Amino acid sequence: MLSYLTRWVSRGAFQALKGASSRPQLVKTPHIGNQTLAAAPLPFTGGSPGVRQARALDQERLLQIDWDDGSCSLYPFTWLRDNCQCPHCTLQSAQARSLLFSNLDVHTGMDQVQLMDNKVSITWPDQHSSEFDPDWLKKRCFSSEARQALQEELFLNEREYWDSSLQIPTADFQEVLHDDKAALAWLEALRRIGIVYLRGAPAEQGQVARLSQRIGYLRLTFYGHTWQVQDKPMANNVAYTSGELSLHTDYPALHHPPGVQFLHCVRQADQGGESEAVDGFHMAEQLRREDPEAFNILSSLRVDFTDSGADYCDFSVQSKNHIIDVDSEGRVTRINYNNATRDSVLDMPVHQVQPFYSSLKAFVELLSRPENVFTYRMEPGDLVTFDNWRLLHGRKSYLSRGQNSRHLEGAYLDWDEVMSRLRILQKAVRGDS
Ligand SMILES: C[N+](C)(C)CCCC(=O)O
Ligand SMILES: O=C(O)CCC(=O)C(=O)O
Ligand SMILES: [Fe+2]
Ligand SMILES: [Zn+2]
Repeated sequence: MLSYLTRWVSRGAFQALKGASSRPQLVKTPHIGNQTLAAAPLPFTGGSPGVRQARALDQERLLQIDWDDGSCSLYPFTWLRDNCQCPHCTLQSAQARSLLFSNLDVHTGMDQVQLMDNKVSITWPDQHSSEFDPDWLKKRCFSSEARQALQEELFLNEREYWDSSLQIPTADFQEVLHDDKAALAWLEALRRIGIVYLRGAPAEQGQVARLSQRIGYLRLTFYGHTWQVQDKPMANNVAYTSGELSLHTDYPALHHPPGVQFLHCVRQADQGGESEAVDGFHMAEQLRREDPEAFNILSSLRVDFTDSGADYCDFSVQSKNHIIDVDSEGRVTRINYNNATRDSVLDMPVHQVQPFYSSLKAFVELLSRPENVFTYRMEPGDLVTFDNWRLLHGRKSYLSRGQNSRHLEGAYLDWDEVMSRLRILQKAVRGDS
């Protein structure tokens, strides 16, 4: 079972926490202990209040449902007709719409609405009829509260921020492979905290592939299905040396960088090779407060990244990414930064170059403050899983002994596949709708 301990820090209410962490520990917490992840809050499922009344507002072309609990929901006629659940309009075996858009009248009226066997039954002007389940409707209510609750249930976008005092969520590798509850707790923490440590994997190659099969499939890149982080002659990437890797996200040279990264320690160095991790979302929010100008520049200027060479096959990759990606509402969605693959090509007017460098300096200095960096050391059989859209990670240089030296095996996955498994596990473990 996955356990972790911290006084939770959340968006907007962050408090600096005390105490440095070194090697990740299976944190035993008598009071909150192992229940923590298994008891994640149940998402909104409706709780099925009955329908008191359903009536068509013909002028507005809205169906109004008054619920037993006193609340009320509005559903546009067009949306209801579009989402008719009957076997003509829906391919039941695929749970997909078979109604063609060309056959949807986006100005449809409604002939009749009735309550039958606790279903909302609608007759349309062409005498086609639709039946809707109250729970199904309630979940899809258009109020902003209901939409927000359903979006959180679907995408789990609420995050908990952390700093150097992170008590890293830790679980047992074998349990995650074999137990659905443990796997669910792992993925929920991976989403919410952004990093989960797994211990007890065999110290041999092949474990990141095994773990990715627990999800579905891994993300192939030019570095292969899985890749070996080792000190290599004629290295095609700075990661494949024994040098220090400053805090970075992997693969900003792609326009769609891998969402999730696994790193498994097969062999550790005798000296050096410690790992570092920083909560990039937390840091971006801190930058927005401390240096709004730098935040604006890093979230609006696109920076060129480049990566060329040969590995799985030969490659010549170019991308343009914001170092801080924000969505249309200004929320930070992804950090894209690897100083090694940042291109010498810099596609911006000459007067923006110095402000860009100053802004990046402010961000990197913020990231690197000791109070923000969580440091740990992997031992053979340890496996770290983390959100590569959110965290920056690094490693200290190490003393290389050539062959038989430090060896990590890595793999990438995308968030779509990880979230898919998470939803299926939620349903299996909790019976969520
Ligand atoms: C570890 N490796 C070589 C697969 C990728 C390193 C990250 C990067 O080049 O952005
Ligand atoms: O060697 C490590 O600990 C991390 C390697 C890394 O960050 C990478 O391969 O991109
Ligand atoms: Fe990396
Ligand atoms: Zn139908």
